[in-house]
Amino acid sequence: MSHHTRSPIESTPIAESGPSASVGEHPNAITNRFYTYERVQDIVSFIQNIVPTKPEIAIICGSGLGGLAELITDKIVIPYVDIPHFPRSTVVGHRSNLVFGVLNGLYVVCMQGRFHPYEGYTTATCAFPVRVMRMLGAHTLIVTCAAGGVNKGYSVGDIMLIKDHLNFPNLAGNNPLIGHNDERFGPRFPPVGHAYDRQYLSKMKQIASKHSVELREGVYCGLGGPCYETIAEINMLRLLGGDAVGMSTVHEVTLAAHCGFRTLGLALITNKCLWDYDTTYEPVHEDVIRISELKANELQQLIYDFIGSVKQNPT
Ligand SMILES: O=P(O)(O)O[C@@H]1C[C@H](O)[C@@H](CO)O1
Ligand SMILES: Nc1nc2[nH]cnc2c(=O)[nH]1
Repeated sequence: MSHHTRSPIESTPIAESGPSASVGEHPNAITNRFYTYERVQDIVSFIQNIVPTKPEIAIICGSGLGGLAELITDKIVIPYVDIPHFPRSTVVGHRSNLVFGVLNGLYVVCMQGRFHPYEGYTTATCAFPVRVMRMLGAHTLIVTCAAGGVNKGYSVGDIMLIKDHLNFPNLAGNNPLIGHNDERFGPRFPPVGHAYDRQYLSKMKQIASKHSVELREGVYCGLGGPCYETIAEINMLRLLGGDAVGMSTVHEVTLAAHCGFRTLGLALITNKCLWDYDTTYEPVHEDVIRISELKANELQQLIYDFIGSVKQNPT
């Protein structure tokens, strides 16, 4: 008879609450057991004690794009650090405030700084504020991000309307909805084929043409980061139909679709991607921030007008 020596994993005791809390549980399932409906509701009540108004529009600011919050009037700023169980953004170009107030006639809530999986957060943690903003009453989500241009026709400084996405972490089994599903948030098997609202896409195209801004419209590829892509990876993304690449957005939009948000996504092309082995250029975060700040006014004007047009014609 052979002697079986138990490996460290075999020797780890199963958590007292049973095998579902054991070492085998998916990190997103653990996150989702923490951010229960009741806990999200507590966070919402905490915020409502500070902010008397109900936001209609939720905004998530991408890298270097937090200046949008400066346009908000009658502002109430709540630092993430003051909100129970809220993560903090650790990335240059992202502040850590939830900003409430009025933007072009509508009450808004704006995330001035987001969370990324490469910071060490699960995709479920990165996206959970979307539920908070929905439960606060917002029906429309405007998500912005900085991205590399995969499409060879794109130039640095272009603004791309996100018409669809490739969610690579999801394709690899990392979806923020993994774990127990509370139907009060949304259905177990949510469709995401129309995650980016078609009417909002046309609304934004009309606004852009009034300002003579030539918008791109394309597919955003969400990757885990923090590395920028290899040449082979960029060529693969292009082959798969990707137009821009980034490290955020897709898990947020997944939760937004799940809880019934109408979403508009805007990606600012902050850098070219590596296309061939003779290129010496490499993307750097400082350039991403610089281009975002340079183009912020244009993007802000579009968002400002979009909100005005939602006010005039909510459908
Ligand atoms: O938060 P976003 O997606 O705008 O930021 C992008 C992705 C990384 O955080 C960073 C890389 O430069 O920019
Ligand atoms: N993954 C990725 N994220 C970005 N964010 C801004 N630019 C880029 C890029 O080129 N690649």
